[in-house]
Amino acid sequence: MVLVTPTPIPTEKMREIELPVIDLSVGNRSEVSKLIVKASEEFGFFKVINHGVPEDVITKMEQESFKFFAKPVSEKQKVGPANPYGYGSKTIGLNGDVGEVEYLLLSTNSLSISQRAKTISNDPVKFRIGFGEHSDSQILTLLTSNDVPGLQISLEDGMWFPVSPDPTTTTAFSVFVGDVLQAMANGRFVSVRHRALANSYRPRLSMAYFGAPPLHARITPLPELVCQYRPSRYRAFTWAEYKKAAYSLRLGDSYIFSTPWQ
Ligand SMILES: O=C(O)CCC(=O)C(=O)O
Ligand SMILES: [Fe+2]
Repeated sequence: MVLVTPTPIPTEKMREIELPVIDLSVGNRSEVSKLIVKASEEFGFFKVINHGVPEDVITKMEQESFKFFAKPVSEKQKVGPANPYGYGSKTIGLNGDVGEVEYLLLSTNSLSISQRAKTISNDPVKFRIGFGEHSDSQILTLLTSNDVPGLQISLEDGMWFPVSPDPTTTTAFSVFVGDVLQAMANGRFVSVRHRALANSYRPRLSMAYFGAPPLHARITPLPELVCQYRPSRYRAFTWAEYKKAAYSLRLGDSYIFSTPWQ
């Protein structure tokens, strides 16, 4: 998962591309499902609009998050340490990973979306890695951010594609296929590698919900996606097993592609 970028950012290859935006309010369900499947196969990423979460709820969450992160550290620490839920701040510098985030982890229940908010420090350097290259380990991630650009996805080795905060879709949610969904889809969907760059002018704030399976559920490729011509590519595993492995190594390693899971 994520690593850091060994090469300085300005020399990296970057290309604009039109990424799928799926309107959840139009057409019938099966049309929408087809678009989701196509985007998950081609990109492991798409945005959704008209998703039913009211704009003022998103705006309010963003305002409250900014207020929280603007407080002195001693105040922020009053919510408790980030393990399992609370405030944390981290330089993701171990083992070559690069990144710097401040975050607030909140607990959730099955009816509400958990939030994870981060602000990035204002370092004098123009652009730097806020959250290094990685894939998300869970099933899928729903993410919304303020209007500060910086999110990028990698569809081919060494090539970064910016995910622009389109002014017409400010309340869009970005959806990322995660490692577990890639295994469940027997490799038909891809767990997309991504990162977030920060700049020193305006803080980037994002709020994410990570949808993960229950700790001890057995994860295997869905039988409908396994056949003689496309045999099972992944062995059965539990989220507890996968999570332990994924969090014990580098952010940038894509565990789902490594041999123990195949
Ligand atoms: O800050 C962002 O927009 C991306 C964060 C991210 O990729 C993550 O938390 O997994
Ligand atoms: Fe991520």
